[in-house]
Amino acid sequence: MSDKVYVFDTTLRDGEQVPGCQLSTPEKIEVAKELEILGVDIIEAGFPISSPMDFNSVIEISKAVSYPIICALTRSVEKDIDFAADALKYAKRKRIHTGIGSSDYHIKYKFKSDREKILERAVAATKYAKKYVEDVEFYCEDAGRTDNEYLARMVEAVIKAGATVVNIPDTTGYCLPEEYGAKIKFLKENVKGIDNAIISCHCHNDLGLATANTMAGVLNGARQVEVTINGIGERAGNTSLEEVAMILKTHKDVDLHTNIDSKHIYALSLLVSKMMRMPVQPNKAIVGRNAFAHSSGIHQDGVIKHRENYEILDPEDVGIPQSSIILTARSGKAALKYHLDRLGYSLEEARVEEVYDDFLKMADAKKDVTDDDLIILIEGSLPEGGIKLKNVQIICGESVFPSATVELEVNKEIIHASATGTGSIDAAFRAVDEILGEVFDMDEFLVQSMGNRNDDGKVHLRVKYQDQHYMGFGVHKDIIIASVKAYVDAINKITSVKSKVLKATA
Ligand SMILES: CC(=O)SCCNC(=O)CCNC(=O)[C@H](O)C(C)(C)COP(=O)(O)OP(=O)(O)OC[C@H]1O[C@@H](n2cnc3c(N)ncnc32)[C@H](O)[C@@H]1OP(=O)(O)O
Ligand SMILES: CC(C)C(=O)C(=O)O
Repeated sequence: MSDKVYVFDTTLRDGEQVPGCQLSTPEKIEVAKELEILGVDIIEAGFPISSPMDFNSVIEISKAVSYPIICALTRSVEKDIDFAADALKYAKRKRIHTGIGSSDYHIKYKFKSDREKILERAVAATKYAKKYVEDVEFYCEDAGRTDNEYLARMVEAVIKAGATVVNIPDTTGYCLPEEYGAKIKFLKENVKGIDNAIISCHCHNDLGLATANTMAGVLNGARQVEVTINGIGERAGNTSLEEVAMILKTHKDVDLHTNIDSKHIYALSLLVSKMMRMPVQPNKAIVGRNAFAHSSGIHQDGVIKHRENYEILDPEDVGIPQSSIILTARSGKAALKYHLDRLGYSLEEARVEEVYDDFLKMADAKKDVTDDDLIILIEGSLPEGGIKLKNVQIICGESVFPSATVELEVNKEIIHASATGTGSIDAAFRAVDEILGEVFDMDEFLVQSMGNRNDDGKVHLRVKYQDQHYMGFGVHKDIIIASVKAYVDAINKITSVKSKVLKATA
């Protein structure tokens, strides 16, 4: 039977240390409940001594979830451990995670101490935590830069003192995968009693090697991975949960498994990104906007013929409905035909050739080609029903209700409506909904500056309509106008597709 790799999620502790990512207790509870549904084995819920709110969050998360072990972090300091034990009092399954720096950098410059004294503190902290809980994890901070002989002594000593899990963090993200894997192998082969504990990998991404190092650890005998959603965490971040989970799921040759129900990955990635105000880079593995988007002709042709020509993962396995074929000047006729078919146009080969030439000129000029653009290419203009943004007026400020008046041209008729909202953008979207008599469900919204403060703002959003996703883009010096343009762009795609499909099936 394949071995289980325990997933220890530290989004709410290491992830939450990132500036701007702090969450309120109710927000942490919401994430914790979703982590439970995802199937993580351990949730590191906080560092209870650090602040009253962190202490309280560990208490409330302990009450809110049942299956995962709730873990609280401490230094090798008795008071920290007292606080952690107190915060864990309601947890159905609990763990204290204590530890100390083991590298000579930390011993000499952080603690101004020596190796023997630090070893004594490590053992004392483990024994002290053991008075409160059976399950004690010990971290050897900066193990990545710790001499292996000394690390092995520390690991052996804390296991003897009762540690059930030994964490070997590459705190500074320094190790190469071979080096980190060899470190875990060294501990497996040289520590007496190592089989009485689980070895855990906690790798940082300073050199972009966090996932590779974690996998090297696992392949050399570690059975717990410390990860975060979207790889968020101190500095360049931690190992990302979705990457390790999907590596283990995809590589059938590696006889290991996790308890992760991968279909929930994408929804949780969106939730964490939104709540922690940390946009996911578009090319991020598994959950980035482009992770399943194909934009060059040879790849698009290959995917259209057989998805697995260019995809090693099925997007549905991570909760993404489908991969996408993006039309650009690098697209070929296969991609163009694919979209024309989808829009209900079945054209003769000669006509496709003709449209393709015009398409390329348009793609060179516009960079990406939308459904509306294709319809214009075929029909010369947008069908009746196209919506144009004519005007937006906003009232906002400290002590006023954010409100917006929007004017749209719908079926050649000018219509305007006003609405209030939680902010100016929400108010403007509501005014659009008011005019169109329909509320569109938006599940992604990203505002980016194209440069400095007087450059254009770019908005990318995604609207869900009848189980299909429609992207909207808008660019303007004013981000509110850019947002409304993007919203109208997405709605126009919905209405274009709707009218084309109706025409095709009539
Ligand atoms: C690797 C990790 O630990 S990742 C977790 C990092 N997370 C955090 O630091 C967030 C929570 N931290 C905090 O809220 C605060 O730093 C506290 C409450 C822990 C400590 O606050 P303060 O008492 O004001 O100490 P301060 O933050 O200035 O300095 C840290 C102290 O802890 C000591 N320390 C650091 N790590 C450890 C450890 N693992 N075990 C024992 N002592 C430690 C440092 O040597 C320093 O003590 P010193 O001033 O006597 O040398
Ligand atoms: C507390 C430990 C596990 C840590 O976060 C690190 O070493 O990076």
